Amino acid sequence: MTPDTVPPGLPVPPPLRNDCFSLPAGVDWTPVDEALALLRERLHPVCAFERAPATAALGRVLAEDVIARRAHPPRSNSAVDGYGFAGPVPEGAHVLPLVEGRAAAGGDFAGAVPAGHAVRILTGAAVPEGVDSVVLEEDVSLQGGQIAFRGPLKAGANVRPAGEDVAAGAVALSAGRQITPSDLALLAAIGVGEVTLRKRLRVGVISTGDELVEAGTDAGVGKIPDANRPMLLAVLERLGHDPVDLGLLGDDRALLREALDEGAARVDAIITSGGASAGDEDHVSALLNEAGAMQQWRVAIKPGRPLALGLWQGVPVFGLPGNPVAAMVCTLVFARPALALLAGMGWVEPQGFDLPAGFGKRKKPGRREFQRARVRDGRVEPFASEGSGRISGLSWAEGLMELGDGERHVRPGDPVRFIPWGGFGL
Ligand SMILES: Nc1nc2c(c(=O)[nH]1)N[C@H]1C(S)=C(S)[C@@H](COP(=O)(O)OP(=O)(O)OC[C@H]3O[C@@H](n4cnc5c(N)ncnc54)[C@H](O)[C@@H]3O)O[C@H]1N2
Ligand code: MOO
Repeated sequence: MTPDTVPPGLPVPPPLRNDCFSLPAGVDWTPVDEALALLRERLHPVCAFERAPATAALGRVLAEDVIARRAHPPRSNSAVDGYGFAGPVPEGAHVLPLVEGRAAAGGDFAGAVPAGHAVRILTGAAVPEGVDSVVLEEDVSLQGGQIAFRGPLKAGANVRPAGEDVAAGAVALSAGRQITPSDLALLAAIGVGEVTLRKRLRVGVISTGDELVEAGTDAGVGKIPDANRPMLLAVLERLGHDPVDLGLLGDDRALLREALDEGAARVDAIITSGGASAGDEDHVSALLNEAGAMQQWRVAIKPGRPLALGLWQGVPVFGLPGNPVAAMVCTLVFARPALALLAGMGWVEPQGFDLPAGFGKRKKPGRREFQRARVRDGRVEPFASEGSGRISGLSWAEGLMELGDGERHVRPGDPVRFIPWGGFGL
């Protein structure tokens, strides 16, 4: 990791501990929740702080709470076009003389409105002194210099009090939040033009495998296009990180070592796919092992059993399985919350909901299953195949269906958990 240049006064996060990916001794298949709890406990933010204009903050992570510099709304104002006066008014007919002039948004009404009088007021205009209620213009008849309308009308009717949305000095957005388009409106409204952000987490992506060629090039016989790298780079972009393409490597340990060395100098975390299990050509796990800070995580999950996690020169490496569906599932289930922590967003949970199953299935106990799925007519439909090489199913799907660790006999109509892609931050 390159040392960040941090403006004076802003904190520099400490490095990760060498044992951050170690697993409890004697555990064979680690349940998903335990694996996640370990990551949550051991990882912490690694991205330094920087100041930036609020308008450039979309998708970025707040490093500090944002305090409202002004109230929203700053002054009590009218919610409608109508006539303002001092309320309340009781039931029955009312006739009020109008004062000269009007209150319009951006143009203050000079002076006070005397008791028993009304003033013409437009939506968004600050209510003049002596006014606390507004009657809608559609409910009024105008006769000469007077208005007539029927009560009752409560005091405060159609008036938006100062600070009813956000009080000046209140925490409007909390540290760790990833700025949304709506937040840009809020920041503008509360007078915040500059924010303290975390630098974007730089995440390198490497594909490994002798069978792979660059996407878009002629693969020829015996080769296949590298499908994981474009997918993973795009996922990282969507999650708000800074994706760094570290390339495609054959099953060559020396080259991979070089790429990890080079990558570790440029990025804050590395995601590899392929070579994660313990076979002859599984160089990612072999190398991380050699580095001494690696763990072969055997997580009780389908798909995505082999997962190699380690530190390479202090940089966390997520060695994902090569099968594209497993690579996607492991990225969303494990890498996403881990990267969010590193990026200063805090731990993130996938947001799903239970819907009736549109299918039947018997699931064996002992592992959590994620299947490509979509929702039609309010029911969850799984993809026709569970094969984790079936990339087309990822495109077909609109999210993942999650089946818990235990045994489960799902019958049509039973509730099942569906997590749309958006629930994973995509
Ligand atoms: N004896 C065992 N063999 C395997 C096991 C096992 O438990 N015992 N697990 C299987 C499972 S499950 C998976 S997943 C894979 C994971 O192995 P690796 O991480 O070492 O992945 P590879 O062998 O390199 O590749 C698996 C598969 O995916 C294709 N692949 C790899 N990278 C890409 C890419 N960038 N784009 C498209 N496709 C890719 C690769 O060609 C293979 O077909 O191990 C099983 N074996
Ligand atoms: O991780 Mo493998 O793809 O479970 O099938």
